[in-house]
Amino acid sequence: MQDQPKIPQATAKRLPLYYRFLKNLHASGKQRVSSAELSEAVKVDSATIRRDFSYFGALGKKGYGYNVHYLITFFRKTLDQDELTKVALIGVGNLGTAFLHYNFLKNNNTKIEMAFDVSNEKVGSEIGDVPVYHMDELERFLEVEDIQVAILTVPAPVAQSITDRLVSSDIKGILNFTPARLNVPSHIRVHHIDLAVELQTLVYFLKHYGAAEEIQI
Ligand SMILES: NC(=O)c1ccc[n+]([C@@H]2O[C@H](COP(=O)([O-])OP(=O)(O)OC[C@H]3O[C@@H](n4cnc5c(N)ncnc54)[C@H](O)[C@@H]3O)[C@@H](O)[C@H]2O)c1
Repeated sequence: MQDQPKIPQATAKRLPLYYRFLKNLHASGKQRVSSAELSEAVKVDSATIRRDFSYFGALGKKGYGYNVHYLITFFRKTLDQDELTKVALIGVGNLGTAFLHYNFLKNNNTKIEMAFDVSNEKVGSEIGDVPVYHMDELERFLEVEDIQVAILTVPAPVAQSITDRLVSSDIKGILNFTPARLNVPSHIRVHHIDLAVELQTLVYFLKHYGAAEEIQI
């Protein structure tokens, strides 16, 4: 990863999308793919795909397309798919429970190793094979299991204080599903996912641009 040139963030965000599709292609025995085929499948325009792939040193040949095996090997390395990233989920309510039932490993090498809550009904249980521990044990387990990423699905009012604990525990990244805006030091990365905002954006685009094109991330 270190010896690769830095890829623009917008391109990096599309990598998992490409990777998932290419893995399916590979599994079905396909050895090459054109940017037009890829474009149709992942709904990213082919000029963007060609530009993205040029960052990876993958230069498609006219009339041949891209070598699927080469791309998969590249993506696996770039996305650190050879290494398992362990994740902790905090807040086993409606949203958190749904995530625990979802098998992330199917698509890539991230795994929710453990979950935390304060509710006596949840603590001590296992949901989707993931053990739920009490928040009192947070720091201890994060350290023992070397967890680097946390998903926050707790009520907004407790999000910041939990984040402070995560920061002290050397967590590197937080996927924040709560509406709270989190304050973190600059070496911690927070990605915020808000369904309400996404929906509003969709409705706005439908009104102003129609349904013709998918908005690229
Ligand atoms: N991002 C989105 O698109 C989206 C969608 C729905 C909900 N949400 C947000 O996600 C969060 C969870 O929503 P939900 O519907 O699952 O709520 P929920 O009330 O069903 O679940 C919250 C869970 O957090 C636990 N909890 C409370 N205080 C805690 C603490 N101090 N430490 C650890 N766990 C604690 C509760 O026991 C409960 O199990 C909320 O902040 C909600 O606003 C986001």
